[in-house]
Amino acid sequence: MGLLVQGQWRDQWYDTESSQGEFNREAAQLRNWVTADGEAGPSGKAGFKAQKGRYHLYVSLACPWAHRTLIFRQLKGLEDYIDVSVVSPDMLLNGWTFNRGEGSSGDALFASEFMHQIYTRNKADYSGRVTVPVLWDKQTNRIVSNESAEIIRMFNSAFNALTGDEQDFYPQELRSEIDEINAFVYENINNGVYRAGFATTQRAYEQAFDALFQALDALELRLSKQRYLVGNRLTEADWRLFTTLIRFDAVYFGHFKCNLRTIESYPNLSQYVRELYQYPGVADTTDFNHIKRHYYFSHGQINPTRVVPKGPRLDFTRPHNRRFFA
Ligand SMILES: N[C@@H](CCC(=O)N[C@@H](CS)C(=O)NCC(=O)O)C(=O)O
Repeated sequence: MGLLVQGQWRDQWYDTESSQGEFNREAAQLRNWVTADGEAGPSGKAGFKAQKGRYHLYVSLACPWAHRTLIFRQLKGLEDYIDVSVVSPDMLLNGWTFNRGEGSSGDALFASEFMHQIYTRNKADYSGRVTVPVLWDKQTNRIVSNESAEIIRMFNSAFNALTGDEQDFYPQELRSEIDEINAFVYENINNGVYRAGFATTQRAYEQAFDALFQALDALELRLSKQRYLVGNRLTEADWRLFTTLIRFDAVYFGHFKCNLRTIESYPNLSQYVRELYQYPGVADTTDFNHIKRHYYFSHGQINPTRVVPKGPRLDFTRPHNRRFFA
């Protein structure tokens, strides 16, 4: 794991010294938007019009943030519009790599060895972390965005006129409610598992742990009364929660020490995660080999032997019974 400093790769683990052992996630820096007409989006520059075959998505199958973008690509029928390169689950001295021997698809555009080369191709003196997902524009040879929360909103609507798919997972009338639950889920759950797992003091870990399980308890109650996070309509908020829940029992419970309870032991959350997993196309975006291998093998600070556990046995294809709410 490392980062770029003025275009030079440096192998360096997260700094938690200056924050009393707390892990703070750096904000994504590249924030342009693909739009239907090429006008500028809520941030960044104009000039990224939705077109078939123009954009390329770089993902890790292990990464919950990248997983959101793969799900939206699938849900919105964009497979033939946006192609994908997958990095290896092993993220070691050189960060994310395209090593085929280690499970990468290779870099379909430039045959690069490392993901950091995609960042310096975009900006030769880039400084910052080299994260996935990345949405690349083949026409201008630039990164459009490295923020998953925004990439899924582009996928949700920018290509509609091309694909004819009008499904809306961020409907106008529910936006404030979706934004509110997203903020809660991000802070306590999506990023909360990382704050627990990457904490380097007992206090920072326990704070993240307590907030995480309080939040899961709150959502368990909510999902005992309604089918989805925002009433009975499936929205972006559910997909953002899903990518953390689906990794929880396999990885976060053990590796990140989020072990008060499993998701399996929550009656409603466990059925809810199964329902989302069984949604058409979603299982195909979920790869437990990459997920387990990435975390246990890449985080030498947490698991120095790099031994990947065999269990637990999980079956997300069992009936979910959530239709009861319909
Ligand atoms: N804000 C970003 C976060 C993405 C992110 O942190 N991805 C992780 C993988 S799960 C990563 O690439 N980490 C590498 C690093 O931090 O150096 C997003 O949601 O797109």
